[in-house]
Parts: sequence; C-alpha cells; structure tokens
Amino acid sequence: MATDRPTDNGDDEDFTPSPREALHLNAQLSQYNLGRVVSAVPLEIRSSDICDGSGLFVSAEIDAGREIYHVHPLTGAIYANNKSFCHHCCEDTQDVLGGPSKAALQTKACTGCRAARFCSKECQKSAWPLYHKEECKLLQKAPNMTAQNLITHRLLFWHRRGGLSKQLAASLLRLETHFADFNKDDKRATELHDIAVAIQEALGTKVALTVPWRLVAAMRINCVRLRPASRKESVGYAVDICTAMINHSCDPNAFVFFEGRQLRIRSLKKIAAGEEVTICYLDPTLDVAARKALLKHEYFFDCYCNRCKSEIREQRSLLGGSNELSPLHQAQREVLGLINSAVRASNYPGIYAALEDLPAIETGVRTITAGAFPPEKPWPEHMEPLPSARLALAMLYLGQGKPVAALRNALKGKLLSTRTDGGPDWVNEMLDVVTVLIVAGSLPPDAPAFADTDFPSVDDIRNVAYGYLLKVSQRARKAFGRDSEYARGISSMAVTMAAKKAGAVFGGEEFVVEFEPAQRKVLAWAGVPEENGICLA
Ligand SMILES: C[S@@+](CC[C@H](N)C(=O)[O-])C[C@H]1O[C@@H](n2cnc3c(N)ncnc32)[C@H](O)[C@@H]1O
Repeated sequence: MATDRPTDNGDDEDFTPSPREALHLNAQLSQYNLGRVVSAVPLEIRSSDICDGSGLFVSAEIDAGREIYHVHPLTGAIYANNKSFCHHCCEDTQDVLGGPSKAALQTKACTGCRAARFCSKECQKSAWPLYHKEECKLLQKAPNMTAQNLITHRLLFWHRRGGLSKQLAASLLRLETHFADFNKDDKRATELHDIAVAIQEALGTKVALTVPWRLVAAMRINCVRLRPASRKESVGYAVDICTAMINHSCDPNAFVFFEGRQLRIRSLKKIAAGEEVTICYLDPTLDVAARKALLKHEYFFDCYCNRCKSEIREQRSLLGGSNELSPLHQAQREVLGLINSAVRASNYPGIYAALEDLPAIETGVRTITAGAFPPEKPWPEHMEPLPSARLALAMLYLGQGKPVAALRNALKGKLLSTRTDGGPDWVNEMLDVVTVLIVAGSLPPDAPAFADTDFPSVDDIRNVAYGYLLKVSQRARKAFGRDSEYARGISSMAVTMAAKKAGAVFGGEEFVVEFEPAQRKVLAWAGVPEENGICLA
C-alpha cells in the first residue's frame, strides 16, 4: 500500500544525514510540517515538557472528544501477512460491523512479489508507477521486508526521483533515530545494517549506506501504528512528521486512528492551551511492567508517567508494601503468553489442538493468578492482564460456538476492568461484549443453558444487548467523531436492532425501565457486582 506521494518538487540537495538537530529548533521546518495537517486548533512544535527534544502542543484549549487534526501521512505500509486490507488505499475488505463491505472484493496478491495485496485493479495500477514497480523487485529479493522498512525504501526512492521536497527531506533528518542505542545491541545493529544494505542495493549504489541505515532506525522510532477505528490491533505503519513529534504517555490526552489512508487524531480529555499533546505508543491495555519493558526496548526510554507510578504503587500496596514485584510480573507474562498462544492457535485450527482447549486455558489462568497473591487477598479482578485475558477468551469461546462461556468471560472481563472511560478501546471492547450478547440472545429455547435457573432469559439478554449497543453508539460518536465511518456504522447497527425490537422504544425512558432489571439478572448470573453495570440514564 501507500498513501500520497508528496506532491512538492524536490531539489538536488543531498539527502545526507548530519548530527540530528531537533525539529523545533528550526521554525521554518516546524511551520512547514504543521502546514501539512488540517487542524481544528492552532498547533505548535516546540521543546517538549516530557523529554529532551521536540513535542507537539495545542495553543488553544480543546474539549474532550474533538478532532485535533487530520492529515494524509507521507506514506504508509500494511503488514505483509495482512490479507484483508488493500496495501494501496488501506481500505478493509472485511466489514467488521456486518454491513455491506465497501471494498467488497478480497484483496489479490501481486503476481510478481506475492507480498503486496490490492483490493482492485485501480489500486494496483495506481501503486505501480508510484512505488510498487520498485518495491516489487525489492520484495522478490527480500520478501521479509517489514512495513517500516518498506516505508524507508519508498521515502528514499521518492527522494532519488526528486519527489520529496527539500523541507521534507530536511525534516526526516531531524527525526529521533536512537541510532547509537540500536547499535549497542549486536543483533539489532546487524539486522538494521542488513536491511540498509538491501535498500541501498535496491536504490543503486550512489546512496551512501548511512542514509538508509539511519532512516531505517528513524522509521522504527517515528512511524505511527496504522490502526483503523474498528480494529483492536494495528494493520501496518505510517509516517507523518507532525505526528512523529508527539511524545508518549500511558495515560494520554489524545489518540490516533485511521480511516483508509487518512490519519485522524482526537482528544481523549480536555487539553489546556499550551499543553503538550500525548498519545500512547502501545496497546494501552497492557499492564505497567509490559508497557515499561516495551517502551524501553522499542523507544529507548523509561516511562515515568502518572499512570505508571500509580500502578506500581498499587501493586506494591497489594503485596503488603513489598518492592519485590518480579513474581507478579512473571505471572502477568505467563498469563499473556497462555492467552496469546490460544489466540494464535485459533488462527491455525487443528494444528495446535491442545491449545484450543479453552476450559484448560481458563484453569491455567486461574492457577497462575492464584499463585501470585496470598489466598486472603486474591488477584484483583481489574488487574491486567486478567480483564484482557477474559475478553480474549470470550471471543475464542464465541468462535468455538460456545456463547454461554463467552458471555460470562466477556461480562467479567469488560465490566470488572477499570477501563470505564468510554474511550476508543472501551468502544471496541464493548462492541465485542454486544456481539457476544447478541449471539447468546439467539440461543434456542431448548438450549442446555436454560436448565440453569440462574441463567437469564433470552429477553433479558437481548435487552442488555440493546442497552449496551445504545451506549456504545453514543460513546463511539464522541470518541471517533460523528462523521467517522465507524461511529456511523455502529449507529446504523443500533437503528437496525431497534427496528427489530419488541416492547419499549429503544433508548426511551421506558426502555431504561426494561433494561435495568435485565442487566441486574445478567450480571448476577455472571458474578459481576451490580455497581459495575452500565448506566443508561
Ligand atoms: C516519535 S519520537 C517523539 C518526538 C521526539 N521527542 C523528537 O524530539 O523528535 C519518540 C521518541 O521521543 C522520546 N519520548 C517520547 N515520549 C517520551 C516519554 N514519555 N518519556 C521520555 N522520552 C520520550 C523517546 O526518545 C522516543 O524514542
């Protein structure tokens, strides 16, 4: 895939790296990059309040749930193993909300490299002269080129053709590379060197090796994950200079998502005039130990944000003031490992049959978590990775046609977690809960689950599904924007369900009267305290 090739005409200035000077120290370049984004508030690139180097700031207050800016990144690339997204227009060929797919065709692999995939002849034809003619040859020689490495090659190829403006080339040279840090580790240094050699060969020997070498490192640090609104995971990477100026927080005030090729960044909280914009570089649902380890390994810094501090404090107090957290962190890694292997196994049914034994995985999770805390103070239900593990188990059970086990796990995983902020992850996860409720609400009257007198009725399950969908739809509009395709898709799903619903009008006051006792019954069966339920009023 690719997004836009920069339209500015380049000049002949040599694209040779020199010692990095942070972008904010060059006012003209900062302005140039800010001018590429369509922003709803005035923005500034200046010295960061969080770390050495640059940061992005808003110069006027912005409320929670507003767009900060949108932009077409310089370029982006979809992961090689992703067959659902077009590698050129970045549209999803699967409609996760169940409506008619926009790109109704499956993606087809390029017959030359067999790596790039396109949703249409038009996309394939557009990609060919822009970048794929070159990349096809590169991918045939080096089929393991990752998305970030392809982006490096593409930027240098465009530069060689004079397609990158002088300002963009100069800005790329001002990106953080952590080049020395990468080279401290022999394995990573060799890997980066070998990729740089492959890119240098593909571009022609006129390019000094240090150019791709440093740019490969810069792309590792500065590419943003290409995550569409409807997905819990990224499907590729993209690079945009303004967005590359945004520093990390585990409790960020903004988040990035993609609609096709377009990068959109929205506020999660009110951001005061003059405040630095932050995003979370990783999956924010990870626990503090996993986040810290990944940030150190991938971005070479120690995170001291308030969320990290308060989670570490909580863990110490739960362990009676102990500073020895490594057994707990080991248990967290084991739970994650168990769940991740079950998720991987679900992609290869039959091959890892043992890992498809979900009750055994659940028992494994229980045993690991029970061993990490004293029996009188068991593993708190909200502490990761337990909520995420339960949600993952819910979707795995659903995939195996076991909606009852899925329902218990989904409700416990979502409602006992502390992620009640209505943000983008909350929306994605709650939509999974709704999906499970809808399937459970379609159980036939003679299903064995109904032999259990505590099991809620089909009407109760359906009412909870409707109520949760209503809430998700409201929250999606705020988190992703009313105009986002995802929020619009969720709203139309709610409208379709409302049309089928008997009884009180969907969303009206009478519906709340139906919903509340239904939710009480469903939660009591699942073992979730009533106060953790969703409030519709
Ligand atoms: C994408 S760049 C962000 C812009 C960068 N500050 C600059 O000057 O170009 C990512 C790098 O910024 C720094 N960084 C980002 N967030 C940080 C944080 N919360 N604490 C310390 N350093 C951070 C790290 O060096 C990281 O590798």
